[in-house]
Amino acid sequence: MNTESVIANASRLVVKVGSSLVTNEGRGLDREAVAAWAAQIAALRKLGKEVVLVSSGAVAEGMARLGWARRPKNMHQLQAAAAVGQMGLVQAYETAFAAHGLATAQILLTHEDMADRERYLNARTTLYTLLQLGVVPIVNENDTVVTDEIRFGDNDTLGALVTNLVEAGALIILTDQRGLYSADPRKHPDARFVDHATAGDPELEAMAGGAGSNVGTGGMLTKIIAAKRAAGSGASTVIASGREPELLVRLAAGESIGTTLHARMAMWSARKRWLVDHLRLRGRLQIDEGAVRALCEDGKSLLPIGVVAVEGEFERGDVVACHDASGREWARGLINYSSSDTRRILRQPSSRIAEILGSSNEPELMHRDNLVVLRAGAGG
Ligand SMILES: Nc1ncnc2c1ncn2[C@@H]1O[C@H](COP(=O)(O)OP(=O)(O)O)[C@@H](O)[C@H]1O
Ligand SMILES: N[C@@H](CCC(=O)OP(=O)(O)O)C(=O)O
Repeated sequence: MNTESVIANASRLVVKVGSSLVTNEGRGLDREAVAAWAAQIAALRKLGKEVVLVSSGAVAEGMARLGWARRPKNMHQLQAAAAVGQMGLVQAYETAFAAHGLATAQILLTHEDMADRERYLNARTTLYTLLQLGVVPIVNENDTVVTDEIRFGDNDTLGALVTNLVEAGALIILTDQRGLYSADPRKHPDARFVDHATAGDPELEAMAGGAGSNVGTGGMLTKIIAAKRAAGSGASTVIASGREPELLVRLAAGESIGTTLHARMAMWSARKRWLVDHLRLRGRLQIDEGAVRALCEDGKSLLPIGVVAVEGEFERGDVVACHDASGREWARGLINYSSSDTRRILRQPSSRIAEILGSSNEPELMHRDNLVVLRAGAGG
């Protein structure tokens, strides 16, 4: 495996920093570490690389500032802590980058920003504009307005989605471990270190355990799944210790540090990747075997005749999944009819749509140009 070129060859990088690192395991902002990452990112910029920083730590820093020892269970308290902590985070980054003459920008995203095509493209344009202006974007989830049901869940996922959004060449996940071990090293001190693997290899998911610290949320599993998502756009992922001196600069110089999860090649076009990156869908269609074959083997559009059942409520233009009777998702795409209309035309030939609905827009339920076939699963 060619190991040296991953970061050295990438001209645009996403660097994700976890809560326990930024906040010294919840004790409070680690300004020395923040200063060290800023210095390294400034050095990468001098090499001509563009960097987007995805930083966790708002809740952990908010808790420290509010004097809370235990993470609250109450959503509103979590949201309040995030609002307090985010101030500290961006202040620390602004000060650290200003020391190198670099301006910073705060970008707070929600799942809905990524799911809505127009907002997604707006976010992308803003990020590109900031990078062109030489500004370092600092991204986090907009914790104040999201609840458990609609959140990304963890910033490893957000890091991967941002990697795909800005079409970065690589994702670097900085954490409190050297990288991936064959088992959680906190519980299994004899675990074997994995220096290279292929992103998306199912064996990796079995190795990963949950979060190790009180302030981290995802653990290794979300990092492995993030690498699989990023690989969808051809980006490889490096998981490494944020405490390793000069880590980013050494990676850029071609040194092999941490765990590299290699992407094979981009699997989807930008538009199809946006479909794949939807984390929550409004609805699902159960399709029959003939429809699975038509979509997956023959590259055809989905017609109402192949639909057996409709779940959920959705509008024309929403992203909807297609699954078989066993529940396996085979494809997803933009649907041409609302859920109520789809229920009326399922199992019917397209020639009857106008008669049943009173009007007919398209003969297809999902046009092949607007759907993506998921041969190896939906990237997580
Ligand atoms: N196979 C594994 N290899 C390395 N670390 C693992 C593994 N499984 C679980 N972990 C745990 O994942 C933790 C890092 O995840 P997390 O606490 O969410 O950190 P972060 O805040 O950096 O996202 C490590 O401290 C470690 O205890
Ligand atoms: N948006 C949250 C991120 C929480 C999170 O995912 O943390 P981590 O597992 O440390 O990356 C925060 O800033 O507290």
